[in-house]
Amino acid sequence: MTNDTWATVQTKLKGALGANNFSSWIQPLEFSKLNAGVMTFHVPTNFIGNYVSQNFGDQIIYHMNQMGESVRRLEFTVQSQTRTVAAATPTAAPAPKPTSTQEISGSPIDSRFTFDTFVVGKPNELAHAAARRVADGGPVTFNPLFLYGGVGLGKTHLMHAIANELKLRSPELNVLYLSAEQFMYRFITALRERKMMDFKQLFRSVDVLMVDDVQFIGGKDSTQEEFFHTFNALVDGQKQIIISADRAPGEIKDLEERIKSRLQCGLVVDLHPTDYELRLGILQSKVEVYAAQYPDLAIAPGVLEFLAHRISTNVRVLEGALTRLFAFASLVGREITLELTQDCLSDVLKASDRKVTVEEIQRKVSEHYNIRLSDMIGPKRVRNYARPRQVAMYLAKTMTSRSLPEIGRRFGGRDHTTVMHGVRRIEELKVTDSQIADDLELLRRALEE
Ligand SMILES: Nc1ncnc2c1ncn2[C@@H]1O[C@H](COP(=O)(O)OP(=O)(O)OP(=O)(O)O)[C@@H](O)[C@H]1O
Repeated sequence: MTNDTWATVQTKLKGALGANNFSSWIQPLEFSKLNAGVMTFHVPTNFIGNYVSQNFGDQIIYHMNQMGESVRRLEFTVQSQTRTVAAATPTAAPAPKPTSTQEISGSPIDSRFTFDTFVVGKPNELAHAAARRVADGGPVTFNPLFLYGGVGLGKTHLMHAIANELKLRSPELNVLYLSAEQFMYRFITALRERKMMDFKQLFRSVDVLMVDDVQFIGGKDSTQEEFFHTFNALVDGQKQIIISADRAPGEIKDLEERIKSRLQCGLVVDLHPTDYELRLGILQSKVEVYAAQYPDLAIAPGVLEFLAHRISTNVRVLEGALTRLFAFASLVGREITLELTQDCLSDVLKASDRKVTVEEIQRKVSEHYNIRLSDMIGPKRVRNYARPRQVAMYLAKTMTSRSLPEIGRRFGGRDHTTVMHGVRRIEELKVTDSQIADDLELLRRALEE
């Protein structure tokens, strides 16, 4: 048979499988030979070979036989890296394989981000345990390790901690840490400077690859494609990959399905929002560091508890608050008291006040009075609905920054004077009706939680 036969079959497969599948899976196959019913291809990675065999094998055999060839079985052999790349860019010379961490430069690793300085609590214990396991080295058990969670919850800290630990235990390993954005820029630069071979070789020669904030490649098609191939090559080579993102793989916007499914293949763990105990633990550990820096400063009892209670957004904000507090207290030469804390951090404290929405208020109030949300918002004027409606309006006015007309709009398009009347009525009842006063107190607390 000739290469032309394979080319014709490729065209048929493109029509049958679609352009995306074709470019991801069929195009990378390099026909090698057909011998005694066995058709052999060179493939860039084992993964591609396995995938094609499982998903498209029958179709390839079918079309080949339609063309008059006799194919019983497919075989895939992984090309040596030099060959793969040389085939893609015939004029470029193979780049030497980097041999040490210094030669592969990613982003610098922060030596302060270690396991020792990472405070473990319920919300992050699983992520911490998984990171520790990877840092302990040994055979790759889950690949990739995918860490995700909200802003400032310690993903980058854990990745750096792994890198720091690996550097200590196995200095010979090539550990590459970079953000997904840097990955993209390197890829674009390599394309522009016609250095794709160097790029591929660099990324395929690492022992541990860490990519931070991978959600960034969502919607960037060529970068995703390259990331996918890098990923597969490393997994095939039993190299550890560690990925972080702000959300689970399945929820990353505009990320190709095949990448989502690859990212889910290993261990996916999330860092939950911090709880009070974890925040307090983090503050205590940071204070120890500051105590060495500012030996003359005292911190009054209750301050850390107050901060852990009031700043619940993320650890970065918590750290920033503490830094500011110590700097301020050392400038004025005073003990860090609750009063000084409130003065110094008034903006941070205000910003992290929990924002309650009118919708949340409506939901909580309707649950509390056991009525349907639609009845509370709707036009019915019977007292069973009207009183809870007024309570919700009152809470919306006092707990949110919405104006009366805005609140009216959220209550089925009512006029602002109706809202004003409702708010006034509850203000009066609060004083005369203890049941209403209790209801308000209960609801307010539930909404502030
Ligand atoms: N459990 C923890 N113990 C100690 N420090 C922590 C902990 N969690 C977070 N931090 C600190 O909080 C700061 C923010 O953490 P980090 O940069 O790792 O967050 P991230 O999850 O990567 O956030 P982003 O999504 O913004 O990249 C860092 O200074 C980090 O050291």
